[in-house]
Amino acid sequence: MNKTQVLRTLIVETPSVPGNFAKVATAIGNAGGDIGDIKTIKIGTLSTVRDISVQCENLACLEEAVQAVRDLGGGIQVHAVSDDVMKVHEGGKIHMKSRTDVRSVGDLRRVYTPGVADVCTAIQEDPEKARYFTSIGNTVAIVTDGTAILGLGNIGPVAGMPVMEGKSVLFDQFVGISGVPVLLDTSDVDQVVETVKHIHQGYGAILLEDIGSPHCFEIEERLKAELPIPVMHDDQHGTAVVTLAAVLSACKAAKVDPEKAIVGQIGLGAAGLAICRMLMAYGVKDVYGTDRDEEALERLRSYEGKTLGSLDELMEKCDIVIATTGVSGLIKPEMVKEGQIILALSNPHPEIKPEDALNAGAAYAADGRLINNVLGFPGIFRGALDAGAKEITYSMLIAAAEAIVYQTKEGELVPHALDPSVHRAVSQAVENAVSR
Ligand SMILES: NC(=O)C1=CN([C@@H]2O[C@H](COP(=O)(O)OP(=O)(O)OC[C@H]3O[C@@H](n4cnc5c(N)ncnc54)[C@H](O)[C@@H]3O)[C@@H](O)[C@H]2O)C=CC1
Ligand SMILES: CC(=O)C(=O)O
Ligand SMILES: [Mg+2]
Repeated sequence: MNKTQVLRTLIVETPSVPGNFAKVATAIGNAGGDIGDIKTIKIGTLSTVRDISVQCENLACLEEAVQAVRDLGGGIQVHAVSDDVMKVHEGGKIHMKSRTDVRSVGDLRRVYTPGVADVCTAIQEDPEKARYFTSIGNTVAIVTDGTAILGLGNIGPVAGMPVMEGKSVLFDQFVGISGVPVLLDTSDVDQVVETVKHIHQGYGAILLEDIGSPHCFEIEERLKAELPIPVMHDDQHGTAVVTLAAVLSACKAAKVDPEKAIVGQIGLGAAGLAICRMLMAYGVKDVYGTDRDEEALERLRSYEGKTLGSLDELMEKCDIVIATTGVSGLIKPEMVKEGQIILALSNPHPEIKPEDALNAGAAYAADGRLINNVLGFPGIFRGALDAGAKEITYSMLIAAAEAIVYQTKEGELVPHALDPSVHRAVSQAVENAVSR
């Protein structure tokens, strides 16, 4: 989140009279606050207390929203304003826990010495046994050099750690994988490749995260070629899978044959280039890309992709527009064409807010909160690990995208990431694609 955007929880007490909460919501909305989760903490005969999560553009807007609620009077009170985002990060979001209790001497001898030595010997004799007798097969290294943390840029791996911990939380809660952040203090391709090669034995797979372009391309290609376990750069392929799914659902809703859709990609870095390649591999014939960097354009052309010289030209030509530039507000409402589909995927701030794109005439619009690689990477890695796959292939990725489309309700672009059936469906589709 950049410094100009704030997310807070207001603890609000209202007299238990119907309509009071509506007054609070209206006051917050009129001040420019966007309400998220609402949790009822206490319902009494006299009053009700709720935690109301509110997102504002800046602190001044938040203060205005709080004051607007206070000004309602009639017994409505704001008890506190808490910063839940910072609070949830105190002490970090992850913790390695044991899966077995040590309560007796017998436990101690089984879990540790001398018993453990028998397992070591068994693995020494047959290294394949490590898959069954250690956590390696269920553990994924989340590797970053901190050079493209969300759209925040090169802020370094330590500042990027909260993102890596976030991925680890999602791995654990959605598909039961242990995700271990690995922070690299080098971006040199040879050093990154060598380092990951030297540590890979402790992991069942490698997820590369927020490694900037263009060095991310060579790092991934070399690691894929040189390691016997699955390697995937999530910003490239996880994002491409979810975007393909959203494009397919959008085409279904608009009754357009995906192969005939005219799709434009703004930003041809890690995410953008992979999105173009994935759409082209799926059979979409008219995929156009644009970027401010000539080398990025050349890279797309090297994959037989078509490029356009400017953002205006792309906005004018394309029915479906996808943006992954990291530049907040890059797409102006006046550039949006009637009926266009706009996927502005940059985090933490999109190139255009969905509501602004819709007001400007877009038929569908979504941002990176909804169209997010969280819909893909947990199930992709679960499926790959369960199948004992040695790599993640295009057919596994396309199977994942099709599973996401299948899970999408009519009229929506993608399912919700909190729906557990999505991750189950993706992992099964990926596992089946390995065994096909
Ligand atoms: N919603 C999602 O699941 C995901 C969203 N993203 C978001 O996409 C953004 C980019 O991420 P990456 O591809 O990893 O970064 P990157 O740094 O590899 O790529 C960004 C590309 O955008 C281009 N660019 C920047 N400003 C531009 C402009 N004004 N006009 C045209 N091109 C411009 C750059 O030259 C570069 O090629 C980030 O904000 C990130 O949060 C990335 C991955 C997943
Ligand atoms: C979601 C994600 O991976 C990104 O914004 O970089
Ligand atoms: Mg990322």
